[in-house]
Amino acid sequence: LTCHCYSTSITGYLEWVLKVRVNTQAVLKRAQQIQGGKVAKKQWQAAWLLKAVTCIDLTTLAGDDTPSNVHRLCMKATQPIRHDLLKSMDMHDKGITTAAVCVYPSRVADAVKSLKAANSSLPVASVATGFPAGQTPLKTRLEEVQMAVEDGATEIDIVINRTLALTGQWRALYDEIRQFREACGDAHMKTILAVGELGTFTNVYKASLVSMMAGSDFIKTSTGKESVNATYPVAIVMVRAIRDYCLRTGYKVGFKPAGGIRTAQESLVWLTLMKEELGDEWLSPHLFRLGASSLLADIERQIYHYVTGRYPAYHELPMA
Ligand SMILES: O=C[C@H](O)COP(=O)(O)O
Repeated sequence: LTCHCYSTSITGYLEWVLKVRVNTQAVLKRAQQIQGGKVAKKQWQAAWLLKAVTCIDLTTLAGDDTPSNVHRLCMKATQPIRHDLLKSMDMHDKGITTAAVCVYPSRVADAVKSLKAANSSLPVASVATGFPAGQTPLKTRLEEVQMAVEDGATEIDIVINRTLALTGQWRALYDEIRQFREACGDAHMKTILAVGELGTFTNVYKASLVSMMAGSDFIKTSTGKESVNATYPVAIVMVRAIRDYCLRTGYKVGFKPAGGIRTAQESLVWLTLMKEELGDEWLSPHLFRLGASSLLADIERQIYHYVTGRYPAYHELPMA
């Protein structure tokens, strides 16, 4: 058995992965440096915030989602920043959109319909595989992926089986993710580790490598539904795994922090982390996404302030 992008025996590589131990103190120290360090200088911040916008998977994952709030989300994704603000920044003709919209499988058809009606080619991403817990039968999880793809999702955010990770069944986890990979077909697969439930940084590192070996296009921190979601220390572990995997295989895997990312300032820290840890290539939507339901509102607010010198009243950014 070989993994799709790494032409050596998966067993040998897996054995190496299982021996890895993460140095917790070193990870925490690096995360502190990133969090407390410098982000883009003031005069560049608005441009960086626009860059962050283009990397957002604009998300709604709520029990009360309806065709109309999904439609609203899609319209916001196609025009995330008010036209006059972009014009003031000379960015109105740059076609700025978010990277994708992200919804539950049952809402994919609604999102595809809304985007088609708006003449937009923005990708629709869907969470699947028993999101967020992943505790449904494998057959059901696979069918869910297929259904979302059939309805028009071109990106699938799967959740890993935490039971397999926590009981050290890494080979079984690999096999399961391979099946999701096949079910995705041509759709991009982002693999959610649910890091808040993995217990240790070593488990996060192992789960990252197993997910990449099984063919993930992205690894993603969290569902947004765990009590601990995207943190900088965990991100350091994951991006180092991406770097290690790239050095060994030449294959570039993307990174998606998600869950609890709400402020423009945080988005600047995430961009800085990517730039410093993986380089400029990981600053674009094909290798970096921010999974967030409410981040865009704060970014738009900060851009409004940059352009006008004051913060907007609520009604001035009506769709935020
Ligand atoms: O994948 C995206 C997350 O579910 C979004 O989480 P959030 O609602 O905390 O931004």
